[in-house]
Amino acid sequence: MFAVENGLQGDPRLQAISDAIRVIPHFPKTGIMFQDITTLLLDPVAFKHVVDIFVDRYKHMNISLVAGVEARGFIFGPPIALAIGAKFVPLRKPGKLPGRVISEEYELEYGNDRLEMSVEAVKSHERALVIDDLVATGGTLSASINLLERAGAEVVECACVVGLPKFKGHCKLKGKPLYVLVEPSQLDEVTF
Ligand SMILES: O=P(O)(O)OC[C@H]1O[C@H](OP(=O)(O)OP(=O)(O)O)[C@H](O)[C@@H]1O
Ligand SMILES: Nc1ncnc2[nH]cnc12
Repeated sequence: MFAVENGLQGDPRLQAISDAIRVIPHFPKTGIMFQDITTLLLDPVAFKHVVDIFVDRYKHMNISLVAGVEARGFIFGPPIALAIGAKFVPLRKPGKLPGRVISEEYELEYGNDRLEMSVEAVKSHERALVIDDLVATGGTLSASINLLERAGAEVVECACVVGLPKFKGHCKLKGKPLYVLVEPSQLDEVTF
């Protein structure tokens, strides 16, 4: 784990979170060092640290909407939304949401994809937070920001448990702040 500039330097919870994330080389494709947060979910202490840190950061920011990105943003987003008294809006892969949706295409570290959001879920000028497990290229968060802004929301920040700094994902976020808890050590980030 590297020190991340998140205002939590020296906080032992970050080491516990980092230690609970398993790194799987060459998954789902050769060359990808997969940061597996499912092992973090098996550790209720570390999982709670993640939720507590985000809740402490966002509880007084007047956020009324937490948007979570399918699939892993659906794990971290809802407990944070409930704790800060905000609604949860799922940003879904194509064809999953009924009703009127808007859609944004984006590029991934390993492929292309599209995200959709229910238009009715968002009121104009709502203050929104985007949650996902991980930021790599920033394509997913960028599509999420676009969806929310097209619906009239103000995106206050994007928050992820893991950041992969070599992809410079923050550069794609239209100047929106990115808050990350941990970054893997160089060895765990290398692609082959
Ligand atoms: O910063 P980016 O390069 O856009 O990559 C980050 C995204 O990639 C992963 O999801 P993935 O698309 O693999 O979907 P999944 O959660 O359904 O496995 C991850 O959970 C993020 O959503
Ligand atoms: N290296 C990685 N590990 C886990 N999820 C990812 N999504 C994009 N890149 C990833």
